[in-house]
Amino acid sequence: MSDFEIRTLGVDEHRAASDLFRGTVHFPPADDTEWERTARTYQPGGTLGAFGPELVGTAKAFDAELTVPGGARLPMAGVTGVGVRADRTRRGILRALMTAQLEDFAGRGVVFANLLASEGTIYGRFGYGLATRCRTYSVDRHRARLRPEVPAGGELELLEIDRAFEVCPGIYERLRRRPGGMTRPEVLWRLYENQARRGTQPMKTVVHHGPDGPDGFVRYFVGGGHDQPKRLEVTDLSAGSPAAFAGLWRFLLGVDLVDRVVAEERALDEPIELILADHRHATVERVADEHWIRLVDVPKALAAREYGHAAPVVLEVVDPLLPGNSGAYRITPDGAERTDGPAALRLDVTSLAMVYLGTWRVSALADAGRVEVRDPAAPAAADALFGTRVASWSGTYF
Ligand SMILES: CC(=O)SCCNC(=O)CCNC(=O)[C@H](O)C(C)(C)COP(=O)(O)OP(=O)(O)OC[C@H]1O[C@@H](n2cnc3c(N)ncnc32)[C@H](O)[C@@H]1OP(=O)(O)O
Repeated sequence: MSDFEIRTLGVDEHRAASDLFRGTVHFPPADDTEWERTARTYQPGGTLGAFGPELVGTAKAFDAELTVPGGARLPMAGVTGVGVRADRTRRGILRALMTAQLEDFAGRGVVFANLLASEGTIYGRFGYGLATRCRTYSVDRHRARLRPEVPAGGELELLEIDRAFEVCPGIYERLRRRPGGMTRPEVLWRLYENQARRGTQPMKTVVHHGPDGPDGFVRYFVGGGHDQPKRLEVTDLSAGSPAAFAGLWRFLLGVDLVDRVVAEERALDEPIELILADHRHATVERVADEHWIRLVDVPKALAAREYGHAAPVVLEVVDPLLPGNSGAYRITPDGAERTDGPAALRLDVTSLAMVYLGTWRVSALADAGRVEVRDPAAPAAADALFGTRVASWSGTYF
């Protein structure tokens, strides 16, 4: 029997959960000013606590929608603020929190759970798979030039912080998203506002106006000391068209007293090199994990996305934590459904999450021993079925 109890926290307990979580990631508790803003990043009823008997562990969640290949948007829960007090780790508290959270999601029709992981080895055991990746690149502002055929882009408008957080949520909501993209509920905009107001460097926002109104924005700040190179750090850039993307980059490359423009955690195939006269003026600083996803409702998730053209493949999915998901699914260019037929491939729900948005190829997972192959023709067919036209990417930090 465990010596702790898991329950949903009341709003009046959120500050204790925040202090606890901050302690686990080596941050001090929020002061009153910081807490006033942080409180708004908690969705009421969305945070679990583990008590033993006092609060010793917590996990936070908020509701949003995830875009899947083909454009359908399905209910997802964003999971964050997970921590267990250092003197109570490795006794199953995280497992109990994750299990309770997934049961709650499943019970109220959430199809996906998403998170950004602090370490690469924690969440696979709970069915989360690394589903999108990103790259941080920087551009030498003094040398980079846009190619002459790159669209000029529209009018640009520099906004101060209050106005930025009034207008950006509406613009973001209207833009088409890649697979892996998600809606940003109020709690996330409050998180970004909190980060912007807390920062020592002023956060700037520039909106791009296209032919039909605002269709993109970039949020950034400029860092670097007196004797150091000045880096303009792009923390959020959303563009609804190639012209908006080019227009925003034309602006960024024109900001005075900046040496490098650094774009954090962008889609792997974002075409920065293609709009520059010399692609070598853009340098990849790192490629990293972005979102881990958990298919909470496998039948709904598989049925919701579009597939490429290839021979049908039957997958056998194994999900020990949510066993209702286990079973065989026939994937065809027209959709996916449960079947009694024999499976050509067998994989766990974690590996399914890795291939669901097309980020990893089924055949690569098979080569690595993570997918069991019963029909040698199946991996190539599954690659074509699950592949996506553009790289899946969220672009939303939490
Ligand atoms: C989405 C986010 O919020 S990411 C932020 C996550 N939080 C942090 O990194 C803060 C610092 N770390 C912690 O608070 C804790 O160590 C946690 C939350 C990572 C783990 O909590 P614990 O209560 O110790 O985990 P628990 O005892 O339930 O372990 C469950 C399993 O995960 C494994 N595990 C737990 N932590 C880790 C870790 N850091 N690395 C690798 N494996 C781990 C355990 O060994 C156990 O394995 P098993 O299933 O084979 O038995």
